[in-house]
Amino acid sequence: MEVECFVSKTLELLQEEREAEIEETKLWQENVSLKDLQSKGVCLLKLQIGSQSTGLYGRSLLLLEPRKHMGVSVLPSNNFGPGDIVGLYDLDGCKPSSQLCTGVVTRISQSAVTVACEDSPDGLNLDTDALYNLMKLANDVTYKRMKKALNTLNGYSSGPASDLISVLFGYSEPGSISQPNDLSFLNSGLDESQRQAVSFALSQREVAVIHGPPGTGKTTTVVEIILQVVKRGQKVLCCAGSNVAVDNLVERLAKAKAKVLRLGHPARLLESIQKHSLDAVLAHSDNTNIIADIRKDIDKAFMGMKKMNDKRDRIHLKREVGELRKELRTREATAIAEVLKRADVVLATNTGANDGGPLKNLPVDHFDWVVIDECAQALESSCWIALLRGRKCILAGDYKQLPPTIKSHTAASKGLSVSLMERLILKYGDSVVRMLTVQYRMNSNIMTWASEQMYQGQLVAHSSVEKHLLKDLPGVASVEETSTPLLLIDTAGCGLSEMEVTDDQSKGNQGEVDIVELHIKALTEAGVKPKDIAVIAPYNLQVDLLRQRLSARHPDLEIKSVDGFQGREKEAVVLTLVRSNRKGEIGFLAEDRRINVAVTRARRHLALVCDTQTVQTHGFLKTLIDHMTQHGDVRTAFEYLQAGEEEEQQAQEPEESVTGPPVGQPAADLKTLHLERMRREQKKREQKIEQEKHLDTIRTAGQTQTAKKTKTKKTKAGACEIAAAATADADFDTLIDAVVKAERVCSFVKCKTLVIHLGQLCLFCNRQYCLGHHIPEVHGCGDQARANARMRISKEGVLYAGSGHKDKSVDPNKKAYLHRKLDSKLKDMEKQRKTKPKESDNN
Ligand SMILES: Nc1ncnc2c1ncn2[C@@H]1O[C@H](COP(=O)(O)OP(=O)(O)OP(=O)(O)O)[C@@H](O)[C@H]1O
Ligand SMILES: [Zn+2]
Ligand SMILES: [Zn+2]
Repeated sequence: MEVECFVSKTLELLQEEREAEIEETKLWQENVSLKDLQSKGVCLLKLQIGSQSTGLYGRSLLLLEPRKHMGVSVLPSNNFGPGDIVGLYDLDGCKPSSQLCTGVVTRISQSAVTVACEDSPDGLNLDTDALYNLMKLANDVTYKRMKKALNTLNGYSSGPASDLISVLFGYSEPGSISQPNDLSFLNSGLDESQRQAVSFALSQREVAVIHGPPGTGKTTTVVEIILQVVKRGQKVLCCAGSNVAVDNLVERLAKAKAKVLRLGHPARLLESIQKHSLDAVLAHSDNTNIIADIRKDIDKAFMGMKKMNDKRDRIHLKREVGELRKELRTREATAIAEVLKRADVVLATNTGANDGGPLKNLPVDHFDWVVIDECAQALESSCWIALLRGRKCILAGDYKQLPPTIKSHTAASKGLSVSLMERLILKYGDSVVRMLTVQYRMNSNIMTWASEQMYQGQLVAHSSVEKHLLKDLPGVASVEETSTPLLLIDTAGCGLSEMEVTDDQSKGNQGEVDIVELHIKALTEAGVKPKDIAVIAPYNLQVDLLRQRLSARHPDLEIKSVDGFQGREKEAVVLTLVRSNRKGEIGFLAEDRRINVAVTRARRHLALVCDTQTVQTHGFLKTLIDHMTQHGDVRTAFEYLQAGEEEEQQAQEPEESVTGPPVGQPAADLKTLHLERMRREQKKREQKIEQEKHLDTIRTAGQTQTAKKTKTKKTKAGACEIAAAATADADFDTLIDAVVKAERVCSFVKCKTLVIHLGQLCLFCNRQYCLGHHIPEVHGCGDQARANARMRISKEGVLYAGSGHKDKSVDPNKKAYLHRKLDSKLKDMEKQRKTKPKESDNN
């Protein structure tokens, strides 16, 4: 009953999803001009037929190129990829009526696209001089394969997968088999959680789920499991949803000397693993020469047929081609079966494991294990294509990351998006799952939030990454931005509202784009390479806006939606949440897993640009804001906008004015006013603090710990450290230090401003200051700041020497000028100070 229910419900939902997809394509076809379709990347117009040949399985391969005589021989940028289903149309357009045939893209380069025609091309009379349009079609093949698998599942009576099906649908409980205790691991570097996952997987009778949170070495673990299985002489079918994930596994398994075979169009595979592809291996098999000869004969007959005028001759040749094709197919089948049987591990995408492809040449019970990686990102139906071939299965993935993309909202809400992994965990709980808990990616400050919110606080950062920061990377200078793992740039109250657009799916925020730009500038100026930075936005419109702004200057900077980064990592992640409105509407930011994925891509640095007022209305996002506020640096976007304006003004000044006297500038005036106000306020506070301190000293007198101990402490001081510091008397600075660290107030003498929300860390003394005191010159780090500025100037001088076009904003002269100006403006302030804070011994 369970199976029948599942199958009928899923078939229905798949149909709904398929219709949603077709609807979208139809809308495009009817309402969007061909030119627009081409600029969307889903259409290639006016192509010529470069050549026609016979590929594997006797399919006709068409090579299509841009018109040569126009002098253009490069295809426009497009979204075509190997495996895409496409339609070939005559020049009337891309309407169903003008469709000539459908096919699969097998190869795409800058200058040509190759299509393997699905329909028999014999009847096609393609003209080598004519022009054709090519259009991507909603992928029917995947649906057909999933439907077929579901129907097979429904009618499954006996076969290798009987026990597995029974367990996965709850007819029987999962079992285990005893394993020798002396399991010897092939990879001696596995951590304890990985070892446990491996032994667990080997001892499960039908099913084991490996839950691998971000960066925990899921692939490392899966590879060890497969190698152990192979060592026991068993055969494995290994699948994943994406070609990239499959290739990754092929690479790792091949490195470990496993006999692997990769199914799929070779064009789709990474260069380095093409040698493991079925086609490459076949090319070296004994049958190759005969097969090649037959193919040549077919091509020859085919060419001849075109030139022939006599109808009878044509019919005769056509029959001959048919015979040759049949011969070719049987030869190929034998060769393929041989090659497949020799492999220990056969790898394919989930849908590539269908039994219409090469696997049809194997007996149904050939495989012992089916391993599915990235299982939480796949439709359960697509998993069943491979699962029907196994006795046991291992499912690896992370169901706390994004589920499969589904176009139909109703289908998703009715359960199509629930992955097999998730379903099993709901059914059997932890008894079928082992979670990997040591993560090798994130600085622990980045990790802790995800761990607590998504993984029951079970993640541990490996010592190799626990404390790593951007400044530890070679060539990266130690500045504020590269020394903090978490930076929250809060746009609340800064008037950076999201754009008013009617479309709910696309949201943009120019203000946040500005901030991101400034932060990217700071990071790259400090030496962080653009290729090590990810800019992530949840909305496509924002992604476009960011690309327009940043891609020309930083071609290596990856700017993508959250979904585009799943499975990846970067040293630094800059995340803009976009939403900023009075109503506190956050739309699909409310998908917790999306935020989890975005945050956990970061290795050393996460910068979050958002309007905390808007996004905090969502409980989950609030936990992130709270975490970053508590464990990271917080700035207000106001600082950036002001600084940006100033720099712009500096840049606009004529070169000569560098030496001239500073003329009155609004921004500078603002700053002076601001500082003056801070000074007045400080006076009031000074009196108040003086009293409090007096009280404090009386209260804590009599304690015995020495102050020195506290002085060298790096961690946040608690109440007793304040006490300890106080008793030892004299050391006024130590006392201030302790108070400051405990209460998170500004470190400037006698300033009591809270810095939890608007603090700035001084890089030179490593203390947190309020906005009135964060400038090094104000609180006593002036000398060091000047030295650092000189260092940066000389560095940038080298960097930009002779390059022809200087980036105005980093002009060293102007930087120096700004510093000089600050120096003079702040001289008074410096005199004001009574005690100079102790300079920290670190850094
Ligand atoms: N036991 C280990 N000791 C040291 N490093 C490890 C260990 N396991 C995994 N790693 C490292 O962690 C990183 C991620 O590992 P791996 O490639 O296996 O995971 P993945 O499956 O690709 O990623 P994820 O864990 O995010 O799913 C790699 O750099 C790998 O070298
Ligand atoms: Zn300082
Ligand atoms: Zn202050």
